[in-house]
Amino acid sequence: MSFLDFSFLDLIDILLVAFLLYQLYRLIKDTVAINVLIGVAAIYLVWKLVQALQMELLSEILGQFIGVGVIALVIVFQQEIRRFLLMIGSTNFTRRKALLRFWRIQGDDDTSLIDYSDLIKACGSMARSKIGALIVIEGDSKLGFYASTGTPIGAQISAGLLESIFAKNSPLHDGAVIVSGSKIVAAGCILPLTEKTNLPSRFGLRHRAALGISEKANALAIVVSEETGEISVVRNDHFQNKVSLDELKLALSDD
Ligand SMILES: Nc1ncnc2c1ncn2[C@@H]1O[C@H](COP(=O)(O)OP(=O)(O)OP(=O)(O)O)[C@@H](O)[C@H]1O
Repeated sequence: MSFLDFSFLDLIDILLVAFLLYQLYRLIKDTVAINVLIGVAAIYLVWKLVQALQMELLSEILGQFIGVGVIALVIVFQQEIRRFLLMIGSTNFTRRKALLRFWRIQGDDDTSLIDYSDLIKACGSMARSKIGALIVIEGDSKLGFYASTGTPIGAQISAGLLESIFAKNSPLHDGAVIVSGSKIVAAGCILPLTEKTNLPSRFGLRHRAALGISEKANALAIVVSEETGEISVVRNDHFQNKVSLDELKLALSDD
């Protein structure tokens, strides 16, 4: 095929590959996986170079390595592939919801109709008294697995209940509360920790768990810091720090 055969479809092909590569880079840029990817790319380039230089032995060895490399990559990048597929599956989540809301064909679990005022009130009160808390609001990916690591609650959201769960001497204060719709599903849940290496040092396990769940599932995590009393909201892998109660309300209504 000559250069002149370059068609509109080829352009789309290139743009799609560029987009997918960019999304892949965004997913792994702050994790150790980026170093693995650089390593793999380096081996691939060396292989192509030794092939061009007709260095038979080295080219054969690297060729064999690259041959099984795909399987090795799937194993090494298991987490990232999962996140990538999750992201593709839910990229249009917010827009889809807005559309459904517009046409009013959403079911009972329309989070825009849920009254989160008690949850916001509890966050405000815990922030003022510097009580650490981690609350995860379920999005369109179910959090049943993570809820099963804690103690089932199954009660309507109430400020008093949330505050007593996170009270320092409560047996359930360690771990996360998982909320689905207008219900507190479970407390004391163990969440996956992010593997990101570039987080500020003041972010300990609570913040790492909030980021971890937002990487693995379409969920919104709210952190009240025990150290500073600050509220953070984490969604789609992104931290919003020092959130006011009004901003929290806005984040919850977007969800
Ligand atoms: N994997 C996890 N899943 C859910 N909660 C966790 C997890 N690991 C730790 N936590 C919670 O985080 C608490 C420890 O928080 P840590 O002080 O390390 O966090 P932090 O991010 O510095 O927050 P703070 O600003 O509140 O101190 C634990 O008591 C526990 O409740």
